[in-house]
Amino acid sequence: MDLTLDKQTTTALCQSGFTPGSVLMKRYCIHRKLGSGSFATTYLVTDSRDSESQKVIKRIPCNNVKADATLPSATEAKLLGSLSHPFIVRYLGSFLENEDFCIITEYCEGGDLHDHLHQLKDKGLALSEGHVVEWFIQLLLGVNYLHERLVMHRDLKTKNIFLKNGTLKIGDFGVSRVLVSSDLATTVTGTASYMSPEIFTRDGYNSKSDIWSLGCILHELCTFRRAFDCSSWIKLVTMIVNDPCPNLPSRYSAELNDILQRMLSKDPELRPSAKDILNFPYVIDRAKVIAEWLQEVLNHDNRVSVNEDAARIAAAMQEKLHLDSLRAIRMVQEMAPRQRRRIRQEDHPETYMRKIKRAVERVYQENHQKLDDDKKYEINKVNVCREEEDSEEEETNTGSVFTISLPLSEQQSNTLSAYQSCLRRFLDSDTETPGIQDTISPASEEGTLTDCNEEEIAFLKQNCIRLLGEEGFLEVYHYLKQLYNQQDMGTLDREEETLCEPQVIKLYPHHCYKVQQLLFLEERMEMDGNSYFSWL
Ligand SMILES: Nc1ncnc2c1ncn2[C@@H]1O[C@H](COP(=O)(O)OP(=O)(O)OP(=O)(O)O)[C@@H](O)[C@H]1O
Repeated sequence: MDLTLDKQTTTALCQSGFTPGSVLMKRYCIHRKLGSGSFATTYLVTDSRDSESQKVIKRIPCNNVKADATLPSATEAKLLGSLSHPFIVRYLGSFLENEDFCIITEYCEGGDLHDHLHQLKDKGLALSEGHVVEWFIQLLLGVNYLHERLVMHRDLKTKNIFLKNGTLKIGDFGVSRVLVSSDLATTVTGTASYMSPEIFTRDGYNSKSDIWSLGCILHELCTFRRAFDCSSWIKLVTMIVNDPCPNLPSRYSAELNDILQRMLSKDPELRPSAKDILNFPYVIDRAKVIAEWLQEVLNHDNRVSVNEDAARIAAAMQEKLHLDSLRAIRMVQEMAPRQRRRIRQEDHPETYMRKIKRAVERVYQENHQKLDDDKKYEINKVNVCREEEDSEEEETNTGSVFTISLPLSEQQSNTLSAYQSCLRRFLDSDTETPGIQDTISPASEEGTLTDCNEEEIAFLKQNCIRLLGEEGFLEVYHYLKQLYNQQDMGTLDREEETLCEPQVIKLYPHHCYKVQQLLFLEERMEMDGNSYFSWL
C-alpha cells in the first residue's frame, strides 16, 4: 500500500498524535486520518497480521476519566464482538494506547451514507425506488438482527451507516454506549433530528425508537432532507413530538409512503417492528426480486469463472505445444543431413506438431469467443434486470446499487453471496419469530448495550462544560431542567418557549443537545435506582 501522504494529512496526523506509518500494537500501521467527530478521531490502518488488510481504528481520548473505566465490560465487548451480519460493520476488538481507547472495525471504502447522499444531491441526482428499497431492506435486515438479540442501536443516523461494495452497513452502534464516556457521545452531535418523540416525552427508549430513526433515514434516502430539522432545539423537539409525518415525493409509491408513515407514528406501540416491515407484502416482493437477481448474477459469475479456467488451460496447453515443437525443430536441426532427410520423408515430427498446434489454436479461439460472448450477455442481462426493475418508476436517475462486471472480484463475490444467503434465510423462514419486546428495561437486560454509569455521565458533563463554558453550561442546564421537569413536551407552546430560550441555545444548538442528554441520563440513573448524580 502506498504510504505517501500529502503535507496537510501528515501535519494533521502528527497533531493528532498518530503519525503516518507509525505502528500500533505491533500490527496496525497508520495510513491516513479518515476524520474526527466530537469525541474521536478515526484512522485507516493496515493490519500486518491479516494480509495487510485495511481496517479502521477509532481513537477516543480518555481525558480525565480513568482508563479502566473506559474499557467496555467483558459482557459488552463479548456481545459486540459476537455480532456478525452482512449489513453491520464488524467490530474487531479494542485496546488502550497510552491514555486513549482504540477500537478496531472493518473498513468501508464507500464512506458514510450522509456524505454519499450529499454528493448525489450536489449532482442533482435522486435515488430510484428500487435503489431506496434495496438499501432499506439491507438496513431492516441489520436492525432486525440486532433486535432479535435484544441489542438496540440508539444512534441510527446516516452518519453511522457506511457503504461497502455497494451495500450498506450499520456502524458505530454500541460505540455510543459501550465505548467510553457516554452512550450519547455520538447521539447528541446534531442528531436530535433522528430521536423519537418518546425520548423527549420521557417514556424511555425502546426498540421502536430505532424504528423511528430508521424511518427518518428512509425519508432522507428519498428526499436527501431530514424528516425533522430545525436550528432551534425547542422547535425541533416540538416538531418531532407534534408535527405530522412528512410525505414522500410523489415519484415514490403509496406503499413506500405508507411504510414511512407507520414507522414515524408518534406512538411507539403503533410502529411496526423491523420484522413486521420485512413481512409487508411490498417488501417481500422486492426482496424476492433482489434474491433472484443475486442468484442469477452468482450463477453467471460461476459460469464465467469456469470458462475463464478453460481458456487458461487451453492457453497453457498451447504454450506447452509451442515449446515442444520448438524443441522438436531444434532436435531436427541438430541431426545429420541423412537423418533429417529420412524424417522429412516420414512426415515427422513437424507436420504432426503443426497439426496439433492448429487444433489447439482452434479450441483456444472458440473458448475465447465464447467467453467474450458470455461476458457481453451477462452484463447486458444484469443491466436489463436493473433497468426493468427501475423502469416502472418515475425517477431522475440512478443506475444500480452494484456496478457489476463479470467475473466478480473476490470481495464482490463474498459480499453478494452473504447478501444472497441473508435474504434467502429471511425469505425461507416462514415461521414468525416474535419481535423484541416493545419495552425493554434498558439496564435490566443482561447483555444489552443500554445501561449508563456515573463515569459516563461525568464525562458527558465535562464535555458540556468544555463546549459551553461553565456559565453557559449552568444556564442551559437550569433552563432545560426546568423545562424538562415542569412542562409536558407534547403541549409546549413553540413560539413562547423559543422566546425564553437562552441565547447560548440559539448559538450552539448542537452542544445543547448534549446537556439535554445529560439530563436524560441523570433521570435514567434516578429511575434505575442509582444514586442521583447532581452537580449543582
Ligand atoms: N468503518 C469505517 N469505514 C470507513 N469510514 C469510516 C468508518 N468509520 C468512520 N469512518 C469515517 O471517519 C470519519 C470520522 O468518523 P467519526 O465516527 O470519528 O466521526 P463522525 O461520525 O464524523 O462524528 P461523530 O462521531 O461526532 O458523530 C467520518 O467521515 C466517517 O465517515
